[in-house]
Amino acid sequence: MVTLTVEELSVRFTLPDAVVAAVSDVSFSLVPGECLALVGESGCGKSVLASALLGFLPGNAEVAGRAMLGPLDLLTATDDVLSREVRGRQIGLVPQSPAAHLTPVRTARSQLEEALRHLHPAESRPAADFVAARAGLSPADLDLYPHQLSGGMAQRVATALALAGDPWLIIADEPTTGLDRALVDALVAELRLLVADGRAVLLITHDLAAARRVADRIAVMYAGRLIEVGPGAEVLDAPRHPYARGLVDALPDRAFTPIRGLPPVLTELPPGCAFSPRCDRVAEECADRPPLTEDHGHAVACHNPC
Ligand SMILES: Nc1ncnc2c1ncn2[C@@H]1O[C@H](COP(=O)(O)OP(=O)(O)OP(=O)(O)O)[C@@H](O)[C@H]1O
Ligand code: NI
Repeated sequence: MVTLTVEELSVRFTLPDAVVAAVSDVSFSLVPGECLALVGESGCGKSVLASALLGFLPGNAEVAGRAMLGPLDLLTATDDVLSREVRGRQIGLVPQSPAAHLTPVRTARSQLEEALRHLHPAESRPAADFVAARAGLSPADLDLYPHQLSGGMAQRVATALALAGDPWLIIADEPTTGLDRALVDALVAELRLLVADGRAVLLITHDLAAARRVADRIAVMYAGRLIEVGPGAEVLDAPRHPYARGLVDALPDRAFTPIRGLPPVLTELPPGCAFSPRCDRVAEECADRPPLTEDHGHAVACHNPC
């Protein structure tokens, strides 16, 4: 069985006058048949983490750590190896804002067929209609041009493209953005089917309610670090990190209280806990960064957890 094992992954962007600590010491693993949701506020490093796994970072990025996909380290693999063996074949990406990734002048069918030609030899190539059906699209949907697709349908076309090479791991980056409730429900069901089918899903989202319905485990990210990781129901019903609790309390169907203060600037992170300036449980020891410590499959990085 293939697994993805990420160990101490860090990404730094060098700007002319500063260094952005976008992802710091992130470790997790993912196995087929499992969905891990990565949640956290805008700018905390979720998409950068996904880009690092696929070798899509820009030239000013420096990566450290390991991301083992079976025997292959994704962080040191060449672009050639990633494009021949990994992208689309082992890992399918449903990008953030999928409509922007479709070619405007060609139908969804023509784009999916091209992906299938690229990824499969003629004798074992699945039909476009078959792949589209797995993403919840009918054959007639495939004959539309991108401008004719609603947000939900563009999302499905992007999912069909991500599934074209039959990857075992799907990374879906903010797939619920802009979808109404019925489409979110449909997407949740589709993602669960992919997991039931033995695929792994890394779901990147702000949407805690969707994460709860799809994910087996939830990883909460703050300022580039994982600060709480555990079974979905535990993390959302009994969050232990004050930031995770704050995210849950900010939900409209909970206390609806926003977390006070602003997310930190990633070019000037404090040496201790990055959440401490906003935290109502802050204590003296928070000047030293708390390690992510696991107890019964639920890990938290806090000196004074809830
Ligand atoms: N090429 C780059 N150069 C410098 N900084 C960058 C670059 N790409 C991303 N960043 C910074 O890295 C941080 C993490 O960005 P990222 O896109 O991963 O956030 P995110 O968690 O996906 O947010 P969102 O929910 O808004 O998509 C942000 O502060 C962003 O400005
Ligand atoms: Ni993002």
